[in-house]
Amino acid sequence: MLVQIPQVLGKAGVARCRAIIDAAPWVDGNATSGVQSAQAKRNLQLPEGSPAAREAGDLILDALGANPLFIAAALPLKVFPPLFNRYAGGQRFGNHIDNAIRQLRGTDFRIRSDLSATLFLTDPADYDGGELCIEDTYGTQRVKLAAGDMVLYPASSLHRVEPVTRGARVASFFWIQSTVRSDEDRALLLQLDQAIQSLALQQGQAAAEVVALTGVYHNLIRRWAEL
Ligand SMILES: O=C(O)CCC(=O)C(=O)O
Ligand SMILES: [Fe+2]
Repeated sequence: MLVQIPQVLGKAGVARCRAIIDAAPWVDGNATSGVQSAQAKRNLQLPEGSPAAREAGDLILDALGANPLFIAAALPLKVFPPLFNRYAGGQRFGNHIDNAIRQLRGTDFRIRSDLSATLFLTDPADYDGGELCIEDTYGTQRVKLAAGDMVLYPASSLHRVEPVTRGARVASFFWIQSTVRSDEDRALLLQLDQAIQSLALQQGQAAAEVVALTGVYHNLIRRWAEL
């Protein structure tokens, strides 16, 4: 399931994030790749754990913690500290699947990547190309979102970033370990959650059906959650 989360960062948040990262030193993106993806990857990244990546990453983590759609869609257990990339002058990242386990360099913080996320930090009018193309059961989804918007997709998906042929594409990317490992189960929970929200708007939070379905929602999580 692909989920678009609009305006994780507003205009001011995007501007702050960009001011922090644009002033920092960038390095060859292959510093963080596995052997297979290194062959396909041409971009720049902020070094993992660098002061700018941490400061801008914390801004994103705070915004995600207050975003109900992110929480309902990802059911996050652990979020990898956000990384940052920049593609320009024809740079791209060919087809690959992200590593299953990510460890934060120099620490024992580890996650299983259930979900991958890209938070766009450049206005789409400012660059050509750079679509994030994700293969899913319904075909290839080409994703290019407004600055501040984010896409969440199963980390098991084959995906690529198309060459950037004008301007520069700056984004944040990271992974989430979910309390609910299965993408299908998580998709059902999101559908149920959204149906309950709209029923609650019509009937009120205290309506018997809303209370009963909220119970079903939590009882399904109780069945499926791994902590
Ligand atoms: O920049 C993106 O949208 C995704 C980057 C990516 O696929 C990766 O770094 O593994
Ligand atoms: Fe990737």
